[in-house]
Amino acid sequence: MAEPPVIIWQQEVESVLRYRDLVPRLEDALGKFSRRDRAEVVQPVRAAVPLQKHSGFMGLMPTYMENDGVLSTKFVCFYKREKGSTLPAVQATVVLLDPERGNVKAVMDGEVITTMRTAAVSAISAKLLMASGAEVLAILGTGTQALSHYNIFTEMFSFKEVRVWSRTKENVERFVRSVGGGVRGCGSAEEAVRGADVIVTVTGSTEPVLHGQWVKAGAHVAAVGACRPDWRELDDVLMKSAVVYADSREGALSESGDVILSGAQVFAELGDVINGTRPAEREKTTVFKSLGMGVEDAVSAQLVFDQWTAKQTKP
Ligand SMILES: NC(=O)C1=CN([C@@H]2O[C@H](COP(=O)(O)OP(=O)(O)OC[C@H]3O[C@@H](n4cnc5c(N)ncnc54)[C@H](O)[C@@H]3O)[C@@H](O)[C@H]2O)C=CC1
Ligand SMILES: O=C(O)C1=NCCCC1
Repeated sequence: MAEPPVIIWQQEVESVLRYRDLVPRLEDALGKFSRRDRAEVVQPVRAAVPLQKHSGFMGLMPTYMENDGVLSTKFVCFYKREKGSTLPAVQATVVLLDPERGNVKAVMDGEVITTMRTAAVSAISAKLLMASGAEVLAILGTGTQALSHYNIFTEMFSFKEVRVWSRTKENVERFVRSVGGGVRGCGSAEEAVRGADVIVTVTGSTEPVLHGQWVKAGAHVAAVGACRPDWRELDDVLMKSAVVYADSREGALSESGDVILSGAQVFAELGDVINGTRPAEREKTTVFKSLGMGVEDAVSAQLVFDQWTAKQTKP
């Protein structure tokens, strides 16, 4: 009989997961995904079950990495929240299984994993696609993802200026306080992004919050919100003038309103750039459309499991 699963909850995930370990694993996973070799990664497009009464979705994200012996699935519920709602926008759990026997090895909190791996993949997009000498970072949104993006972007890069915008002045002020100052709070999205070299959109908006006419030529945009086919964060002007990258081409074509409704072409996946099969158009305006992938959760969960197990066996 198999051992019962271990439960690894939020504080423990937080205590073992570090960006410096996560980033190389994610780069490797993105490259493997884009090779479309079924011995490396099997990852169908996320199944999304509508939770109509609650304006949300439950996403199921199964992944198998045969060569690496990793089998997992994430359950993620995400919601369109009304202004002033105190309910969370995203809740997630990751289940890690033994691929040979099929038993569950671990059930772990998926919120920290989702928060950190999403920000880490955006940072990888910036590393690959932003112009050299980028100085100004703008973040639209001030929630969970805004903070994780702030943390990794300032850890990995040396921006001279960081700007942030949100719908309310209170949210902007709270965010600026939470990171200990050093960030310029802006009164409008336009003020935040004019002249910025890198722009991160991490809002719950379903309408464009970023307009192409504000975006400096050659800027890099990491677009993280709007993960349904009829939701938008970016307008048509930006989508049609930029070189568009995605984590998954199939994911973007079935889930991204910014891609589907603008009719923009997906030029490449991040993994293609990592594999050297498609170019990084650093000198052009680039958009990385992030939808989130099961393979990112799989390698993150395996990393958490390995670190957590090593911690248990230490004297
Ligand atoms: N691509 C991916 O892998 C992932 C994407 N997401 C998405 O990223 C987005 C942010 O997620 P969290 O930070 O966890 O949510 P959150 O609720 O913590 O923060 C959302 C932010 O967006 C702002 N916002 C909401 N509606 C807006 C509107 N209409 N216009 C302008 N701003 C608005 C809120 O005031 C808040 O600052 C969500 O759309 C979420 O679904 C989340 C996790 C992973
Ligand atoms: O990949 C994920 O996890 C999510 N993607 C889009 C919506 C929220 C969670």
